[in-house]
Amino acid sequence: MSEPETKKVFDRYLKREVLGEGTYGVVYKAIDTKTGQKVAIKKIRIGKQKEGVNFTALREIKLLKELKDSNIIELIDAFPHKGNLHLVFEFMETDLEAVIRDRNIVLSPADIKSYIQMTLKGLAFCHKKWVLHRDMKPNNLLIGPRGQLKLADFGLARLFGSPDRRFTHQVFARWYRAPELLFGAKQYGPSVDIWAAACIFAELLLRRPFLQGNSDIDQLGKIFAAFGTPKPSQWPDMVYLPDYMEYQYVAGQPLRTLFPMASDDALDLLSKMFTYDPKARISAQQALEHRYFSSGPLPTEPASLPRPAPKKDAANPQDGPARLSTGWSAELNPTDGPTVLSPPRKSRRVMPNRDGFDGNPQSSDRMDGNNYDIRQAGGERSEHAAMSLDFSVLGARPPNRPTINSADRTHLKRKLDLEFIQPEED
Ligand SMILES: Nc1ncnc2c1ncn2[C@@H]1O[C@H](COP(=O)(O)OP(=O)(O)OP(=O)(O)O)[C@@H](O)[C@H]1O
Repeated sequence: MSEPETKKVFDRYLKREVLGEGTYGVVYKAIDTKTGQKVAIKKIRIGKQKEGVNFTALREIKLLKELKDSNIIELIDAFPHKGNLHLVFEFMETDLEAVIRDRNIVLSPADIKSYIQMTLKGLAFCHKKWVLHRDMKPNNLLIGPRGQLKLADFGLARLFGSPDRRFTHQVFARWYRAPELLFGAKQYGPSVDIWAAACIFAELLLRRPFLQGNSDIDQLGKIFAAFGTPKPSQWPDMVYLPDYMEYQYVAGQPLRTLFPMASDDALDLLSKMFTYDPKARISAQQALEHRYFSSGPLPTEPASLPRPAPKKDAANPQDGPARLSTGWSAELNPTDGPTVLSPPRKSRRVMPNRDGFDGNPQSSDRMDGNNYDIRQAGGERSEHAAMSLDFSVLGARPPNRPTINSADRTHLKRKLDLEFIQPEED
């Protein structure tokens, strides 16, 4: 790291320690000298672009800056510098993954209700504005000093492309993917976030990730083993999805068996959030109006929610993502997959592995007697499908997209209210 970089980030932000490294790059703690507040700066690698940052990206960022709600992390500022885009967010103390994993924390039904209500409120707000999250998972649900839960990374999947699931810390995101995405849907909507929220709801109830697939095929197998293989009558569009494969029929398990401690209202809402057909899946707003939230016990006030001690101030990015260090996540190594013997394709029938439905990610690689390499049969397949929807505005760009040259900068600075710093040579 160069000397000036460790001191001041472009006058306004005083850079402090590294908080961690995620899909898009390193995150730093910093002090906003304008407000005196702590902030988190996400430095996103965009490479050197002589012509400047793409206009479409900046327009999207401007939209994200306007996405203000008490359950959404505020994007305070954004600026490109030295081949990186810096996104400045309000600073948060911890996240929902840390809450779920902390064995010293007891989560009452009212606490779970509160966390899931705040999640749905954040989703409802963004969905109303036609913004999808697409990468919901417990470590993207950040928690502030007064217990308020806020959704982080909204819109980033669309802006910067689907995260590359080949990276170790990305394999967990599969566990929250909706079945239509796993079947390669190219057109999808807010219902993908609802499925993910249902997985998070389930995780709060079970205190472990609910459906831990180790490939996309295995993920669908886990889903079907839990809820039953969907019949076309249940989800008519399923058979037309690009990566659709016929799975052997298995009956679902009663939700009461899967979640023995949950109330009837919680199970009813869960079943509506876990509906296979995305068109029939409950919306965030409808979910908030479900009787689960009005019947007792009422949701705990955010300030009274149990939460872990704030994260240590310093973190070493060399250590890799925190979740690999302990608990269930260390069990899953994406390179441990068996080898592909035949390319899995549409005509093949797949057996949901009921035996493997035990929450143990290592126990269910086997599918239909064949072995499949999870690197091939897994994430990459549908990741590419999902990416085809993305405009990868900051990476390899399609032709004819307008970019910002130096003449545009003054105008755009005024128009977009973004701070521009001329990219420098390293
Ligand atoms: N607004 C924030 N306030 C405080 N810490 C943050 C904030 N945003 C991110 N962090 C922390 O920075 C680290 C990296 O975050 P980032 O969101 O880039 O990746 P991640 O959540 O660990 O993984 P992924 O990229 O898969 O979502 C994490 O430890 C995260 O908790």
